[in-house]
Amino acid sequence: MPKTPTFLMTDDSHFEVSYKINPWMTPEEWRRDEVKNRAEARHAAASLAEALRQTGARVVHIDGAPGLPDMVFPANAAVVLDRRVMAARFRYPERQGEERHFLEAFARLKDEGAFDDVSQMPKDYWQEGAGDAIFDANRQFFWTGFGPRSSFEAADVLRDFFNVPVKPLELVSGRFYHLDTCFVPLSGGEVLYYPQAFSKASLSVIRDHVAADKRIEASDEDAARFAVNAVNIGRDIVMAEPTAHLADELRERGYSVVPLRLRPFIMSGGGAYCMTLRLDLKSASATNRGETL
Ligand SMILES: NC(=[NH2+])NCCC[C@H](N)C(=O)O
Repeated sequence: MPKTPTFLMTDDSHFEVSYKINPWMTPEEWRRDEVKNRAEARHAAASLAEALRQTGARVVHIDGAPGLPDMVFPANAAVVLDRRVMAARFRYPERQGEERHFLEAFARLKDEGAFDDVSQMPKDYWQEGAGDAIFDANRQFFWTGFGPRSSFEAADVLRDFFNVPVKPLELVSGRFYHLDTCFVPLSGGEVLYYPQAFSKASLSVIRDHVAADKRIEASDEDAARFAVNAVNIGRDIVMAEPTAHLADELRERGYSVVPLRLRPFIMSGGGAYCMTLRLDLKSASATNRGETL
């Protein structure tokens, strides 16, 4: 029986842009229209949860915490596969306080039967969760991002822990600091990505693994709109408003595009994918072993 896709989201009550750890964040700009930004954020987060439910997914919410505005981006909190959780180590002190809250939430979910085990990335590494480790179900490996936020070596830890291969990709642009801001594998085997965000060597890695007709290059405009930071569930793609050009291309390839206005979160450098954490992903080998979810 197919399982219901399940996503973790964090309540947005404490969301704001109050510090700057990426080029998109401007606290002064946020404060200039704080009331409006807060209201829009509330609406945007609700519309994302609703869009996920419309595709048939389940959304599990946890509380945020005061002073930790970026908890609304749970994609950064852990890598989850085969009922196992590897919790993140955040690079910036501004986000390190999130680790304890997310670890508590994962422990609770484990008690409720969602996971078999919860570990945390060893202290010597930075690793910002599914934002820098994206499981490609067609290819059965993790694409991992390294450079701005996650350590190169963290990929080996993930490989050993989950027992699946990893393909590390170097991120060279400060604006696209997590892999999920510039790269998303789709269910039909395509990869939507923003080439300018990657080193030359990493672009060859992508080309080695993804045939030319499966590579969809995002424009500057779509990358800046955070449209690449998309959640793909079957043939549905939930994403911050793409350009008409990208929306058409995805539709021609048989996808149904669900565009959302996520402006306040984009002011923090995040879009649809990083506002969620997929909890139920399974590798083919775990599925073949007949492990139950
Ligand atoms: N996976 C993502 N792209 N997450 C967005 C994180 C945004 C957050 N303000 C940060 O800079 O850490």
